[in-house]
Amino acid sequence: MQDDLLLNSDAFIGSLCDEFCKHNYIDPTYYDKFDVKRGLRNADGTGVMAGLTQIGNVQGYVVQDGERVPREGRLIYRGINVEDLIDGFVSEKRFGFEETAYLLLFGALPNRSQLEQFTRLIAQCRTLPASFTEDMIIKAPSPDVMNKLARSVLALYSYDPRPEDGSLENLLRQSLELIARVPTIVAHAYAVKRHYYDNQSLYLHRPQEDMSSAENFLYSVRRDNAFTEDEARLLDLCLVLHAEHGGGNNSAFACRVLSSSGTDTYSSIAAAVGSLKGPRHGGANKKVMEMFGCIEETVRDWKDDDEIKACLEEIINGRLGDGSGLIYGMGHAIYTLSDPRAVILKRFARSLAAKKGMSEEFDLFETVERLSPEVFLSVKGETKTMCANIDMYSGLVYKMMNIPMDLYTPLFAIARIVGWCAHRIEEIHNPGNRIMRPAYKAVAPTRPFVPMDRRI
Ligand SMILES: CC(=O)SCCNC(=O)CCNC(=O)[C@H](O)C(C)(C)COP(=O)(O)OP(=O)(O)OC[C@H]1O[C@@H](n2cnc3c(N)ncnc32)[C@H](O)[C@@H]1OP(=O)(O)O
Ligand SMILES: O=C([O-])CC(=O)C(=O)O
Repeated sequence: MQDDLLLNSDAFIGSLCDEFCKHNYIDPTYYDKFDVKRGLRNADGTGVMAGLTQIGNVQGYVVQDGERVPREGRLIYRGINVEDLIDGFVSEKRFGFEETAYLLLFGALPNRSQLEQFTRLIAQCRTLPASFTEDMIIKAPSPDVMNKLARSVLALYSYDPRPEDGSLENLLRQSLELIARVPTIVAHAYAVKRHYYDNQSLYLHRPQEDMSSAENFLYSVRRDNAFTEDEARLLDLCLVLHAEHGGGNNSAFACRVLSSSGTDTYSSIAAAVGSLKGPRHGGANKKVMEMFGCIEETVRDWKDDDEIKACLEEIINGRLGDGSGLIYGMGHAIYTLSDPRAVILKRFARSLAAKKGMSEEFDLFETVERLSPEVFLSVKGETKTMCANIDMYSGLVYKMMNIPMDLYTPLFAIARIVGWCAHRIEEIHNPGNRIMRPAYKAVAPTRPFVPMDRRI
């Protein structure tokens, strides 16, 4: 890189930043003045209604007399409570992810033969197009698996004979291929990341047709292909819990926004991957573990509430952790008293921790969950019913399963690809939908053009 490149000059970049700051301040009082729905949220905190969906339903409060009244959270896939769905396939001793994918995509539970055929189809589609790994993953590695995944999804466009065909048949074909291939891309992107960025040996395993999605993933990312039945069942449950979350979550909405423009499947899904990567969305599962790394180093006595509260205060004040001021894993746009997914994952985390001798770490997570609302209130002065979200305990569960941190958010994507595909199809094959085009209030004063020789 050239040293004299202007872009490398701190002074020049500093002067551009000053120029930007001089002209780009927007008075925060304008949001109220012009009734702007910040974050597409109404004044009472409920989301702006942007569409209709039959896919997922997220319930976290009831509105009474114009106020949000907190309640225990419920997550419903195609009318079926996720807890009932899980109880059903667990008690019938089946893997549940393929069945969930079928339900979310088509709108009904599959019968035995439909499930068998669908599972076989997904397993058959796992192999990537010829030379894809060599040309698209190995040749342009990335230190971040989500970044590589987004780029690989976009690259699949070139390998698709009908990338722009928006017919239902074609969208379903593309969806099934993506659901099957995303885990293979993630496994290969991770192997390549380890090789090029962590100086490890490169191993690439071929996807297995006789395995469930959860088993195949564990087989694919482990050097020796080894996994236990319990691990595969737990990962399967995690995939089911992450598969869908309504049309308004940031990544599904991103997918729907792009789909509403009429663009292709790969552009829409790559946008959703980019959204999920964000630390306030799916990227929070990795951030939670980094934050706990910091809490574990800072707090000497993990049983001392006062010491933990002081540490959380430092985090909210942006003086500890990544400086964002966020306690990752806490808070949700819809859930208030509880996120049902976090409740389930916490149960598994507790029993796994007891088996693995990690109960002390689990207890620290639970204490942070308990103390966060109190600390939030004392620092921000806001009473807010705040609960742990799905990202609070998922990383801990993965850690106890020896799944590396690089794969936490990609695992979210491997599951959520199902929801994204279902929302894309619903967005396109629904006669009521229009291109999404909200408004922005322009607040810059108008001014005349100044000729060059009169500018200061
Ligand atoms: C899969 C998922 O996406 S689950 C969410 C994963 N994300 C996280 O865990 C990150 C931490 N949590 C958050 O950032 C938020 O709670 C979100 C993004 C999940 C929800 O955001 P919102 O719906 O905007 O929350 P809400 O409207 O209640 O926030 C109000 C205020 O509380 C703050 N706040 C909310 N959650 C937190 C938190 N965990 N830590 C610190 N401050 C928080 C917001 O920054 C905002 O502050 P401001 O008014 O000074 O800007
Ligand atoms: O619904 C949201 O805003 C975020 C979330 O929990 C998810 O997408 O799983």
